Amino acid sequence: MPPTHTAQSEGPSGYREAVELEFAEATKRYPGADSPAVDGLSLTVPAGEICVFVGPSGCGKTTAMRMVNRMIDISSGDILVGGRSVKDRDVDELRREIGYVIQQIGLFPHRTIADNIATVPRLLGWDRPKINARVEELLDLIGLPQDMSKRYPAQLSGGQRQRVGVARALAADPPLMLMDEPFGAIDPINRERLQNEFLRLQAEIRKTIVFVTHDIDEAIKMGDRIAILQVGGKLAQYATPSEILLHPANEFVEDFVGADRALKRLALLRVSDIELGPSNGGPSIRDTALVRDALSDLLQHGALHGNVVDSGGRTVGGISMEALARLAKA
Ligand SMILES: Nc1ncnc2c1ncn2[C@@H]1O[C@H](COP(=O)(O)OP(=O)(O)OP(=O)(O)O)[C@@H](O)[C@H]1O
Repeated sequence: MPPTHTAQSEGPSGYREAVELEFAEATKRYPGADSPAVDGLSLTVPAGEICVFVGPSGCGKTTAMRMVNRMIDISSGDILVGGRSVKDRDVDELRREIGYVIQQIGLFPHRTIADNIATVPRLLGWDRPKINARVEELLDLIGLPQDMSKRYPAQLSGGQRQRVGVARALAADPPLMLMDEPFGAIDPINRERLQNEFLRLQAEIRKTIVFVTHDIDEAIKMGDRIAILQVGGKLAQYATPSEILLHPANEFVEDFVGADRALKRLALLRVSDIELGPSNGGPSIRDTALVRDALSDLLQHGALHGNVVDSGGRTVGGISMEALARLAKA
């Protein structure tokens, strides 16, 4: 359901158009440090895409991200949001246009969920009815029941609080979002659920997003593109997940991605994406399943073949262990 709150500058779908984000030789030297924390970072995130910054601890992910909304000053080089240097912008105005989600959420404990979500719209001077309508709409969007709006953060689970953090960042419909390990503090099962929900949400809202994580699996899942940083804030590779898995730029990336990159690649493909052979029977596998899940189904059944079916249960072809092994090696 498209939202109805924005008066101007909305995109055709009812959401504000996302913007392109460009790092142009962006560098950060902290006072007294021997080497830069971020060193000549240059990359462009196309409008509406998720770019994940990933790399070992201390490689400069958070520093790079926080230079975008000027929580950290750029030492040299530049960052352009929608073609405009962040250095030329009024800081408060810039930050209101950039949604920000962090691991520890930072919800105000003595404010209700509704008031927390309404933080930026209130700063922007929206009137009450417009704010209330937006809060209602965002609760729907993030899948929380309306009656939660009157609760306080302590009365929600960690995963629910994280959803509220996302809703708050989206409240004023920012064209750009920064997300710093947003699901880092959540247990693995809820984390996977939040990741899936967020990807569904993003398919609808199409924001430009910078997403920081130290977890390569999360990066592969969430990123349209991944920027792998090396300690010293140097960009080791900037590419799509499958390019990184297929052609790691150097040994550092290869090590960071892990020895199981062939398996990881299977997690990027759906059964319908691959060439199917004739069916030789075996367990039924939906054509929409991830190839990795199809493989684990075959392993579980001790089967060498699987029968691929569509939504109506009709056989559309077959897959074999042999074909999957070939695919992993490709
Ligand atoms: N305020 C600061 N003053 C001085 N040095 C800093 C400051 N903040 C970060 N650093 C240093 O800059 C480098 C990059 O830090 P940053 O927090 O950006 O890394 P990160 O990749 O986000 O790390 P992590 O995954 O551990 O959060 C580190 O060496 C860190 O010690």
